[in-house]
Amino acid sequence: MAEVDTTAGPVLGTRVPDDAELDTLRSWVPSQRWFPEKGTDAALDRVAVVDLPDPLDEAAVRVHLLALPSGAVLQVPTVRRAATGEDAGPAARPGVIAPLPGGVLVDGPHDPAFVRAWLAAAHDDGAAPTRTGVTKVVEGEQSNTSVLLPGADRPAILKVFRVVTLGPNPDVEVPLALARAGWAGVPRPLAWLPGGWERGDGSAAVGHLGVLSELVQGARDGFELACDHARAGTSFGDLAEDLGRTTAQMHRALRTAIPVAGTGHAHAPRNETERHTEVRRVVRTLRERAEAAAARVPEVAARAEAVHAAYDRLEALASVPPLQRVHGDYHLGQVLRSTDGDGGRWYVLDFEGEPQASADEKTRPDLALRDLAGMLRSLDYAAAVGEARDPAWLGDARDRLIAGYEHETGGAAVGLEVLLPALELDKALYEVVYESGNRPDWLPIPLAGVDRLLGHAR
Ligand SMILES: Nc1ncnc2c1ncn2[C@@H]1O[C@H](COP(=O)(O)OP(=O)(O)O)[C@@H](O)[C@H]1O
Ligand SMILES: O=P(O)(O)O[C@H]1O[C@H](CO)[C@@H](O[C@H]2O[C@H](CO)[C@@H](O)[C@H](O)[C@H]2O)[C@H](O)[C@H]1O
Repeated sequence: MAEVDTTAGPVLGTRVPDDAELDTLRSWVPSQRWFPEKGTDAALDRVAVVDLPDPLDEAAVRVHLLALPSGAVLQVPTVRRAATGEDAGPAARPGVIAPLPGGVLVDGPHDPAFVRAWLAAAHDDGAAPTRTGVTKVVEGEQSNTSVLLPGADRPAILKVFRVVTLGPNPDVEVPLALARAGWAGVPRPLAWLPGGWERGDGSAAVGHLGVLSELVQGARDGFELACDHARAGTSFGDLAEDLGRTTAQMHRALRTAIPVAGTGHAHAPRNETERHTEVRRVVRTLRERAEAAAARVPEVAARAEAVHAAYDRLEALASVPPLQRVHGDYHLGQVLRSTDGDGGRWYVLDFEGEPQASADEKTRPDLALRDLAGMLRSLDYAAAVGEARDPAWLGDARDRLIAGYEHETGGAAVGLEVLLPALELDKALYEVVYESGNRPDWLPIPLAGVDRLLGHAR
């Protein structure tokens, strides 16, 4: 995909005997927001430690790679530094994991020594900053940990992947490919850090540890922005329409930047048998995902029959649009609205796909309309969380999103009537599973969406 191999030249980890630092991390890691297997009694096995030299030689910077029983590899950067007066009181420096004799152990992203050591070790496109300036960890609900570098000579944000994906991470490769293809709707990756280690069976593993991207100045999170409009009762229509256009542009840029193997002429007519096979494959995937959701959540199981009945309508489709590379976990929290300098526009983030999806699912060609369906669901969340009083708020935002998408595709978007509601239902079922595991208080939001979509489908 990328013109250069971004996993080449990794920083190498070595096996290190268990020590007191590992004991400390074993009790600290499971309580962190980004810990992916909450509620489990996780036995963490350290597979490697990468030492990152601090250019100022002020502190010891290490990256611990810790394997979970599931095989997932977690990244925990730490900084050991001598204690200063700042570390003495109870309001110690942010991110302190534990005191050490004569010093402190700090969660790497909270310490400038980690950021400068990371930058010194990373590979870049010739546009990376050389000075970090003041650094600050992004607060809030994140699966990863991001650090702002607003005062760097090129303002940037560093995303530290907490779960290290084996092989190239789509969140490095996809934005890089899109930016190199000339699409300006994605913050440009400026530098990336591949890491390598040896598995238990002696084979070599490699994965990206993080990516530094251009900072979108004065950006607002799309979900917060939409909730604010819902709460105030002000129309989100113009912004939704622009988001629909941006979404169609993203799909066009993905087709150019990451063509799907074997479909170089994806828009060429396929014969009838091939078209039927594709339709059946799409419907089978939807049914399998619904079954998996029903097996995990009783509220989905109770609706399984109605869900399958809704999917029955798809069996009669003559064709589905060609599959292509998609975003995969597209929602309002994955888009930023800039307010400074460029007149206000949308930027798309986070091309990692759904957190629970397998590596194969994350990169598999899919229906572009799946992303549009994700954004429709997200408008529903914004209306619910922002407590929009007028039901027309949501209807307007939905219509304008679709109108912007259709307009940008020149009317070439196929499947809006039958396929799009089915994909929205699929996403709402995914959300029911997601909320039941992460935010049970929010479960009524996607459940109401499922019921509405089932009502429409009957
Ligand atoms: N290029 C950027 N410019 C400005 N802010 C950003 C940028 N990338 C991410 N952010 C901020 O960091 C937050 C987390 O980023 P995201 O990629 O969604 O991380 P995660 O994978 O942990 O959810 C976003 O909600 C946004 O507020
Ligand atoms: O951003 P992530 O890749 O971690 O995505 C996961 O978490 C999201 C929540 O943070 C979740 O999104 C759901 O809630 C959003 C509001 O918080 C809403 O805008 C989305 O439409 C809804 O799906 C996402 O599904 C999950 O994969």
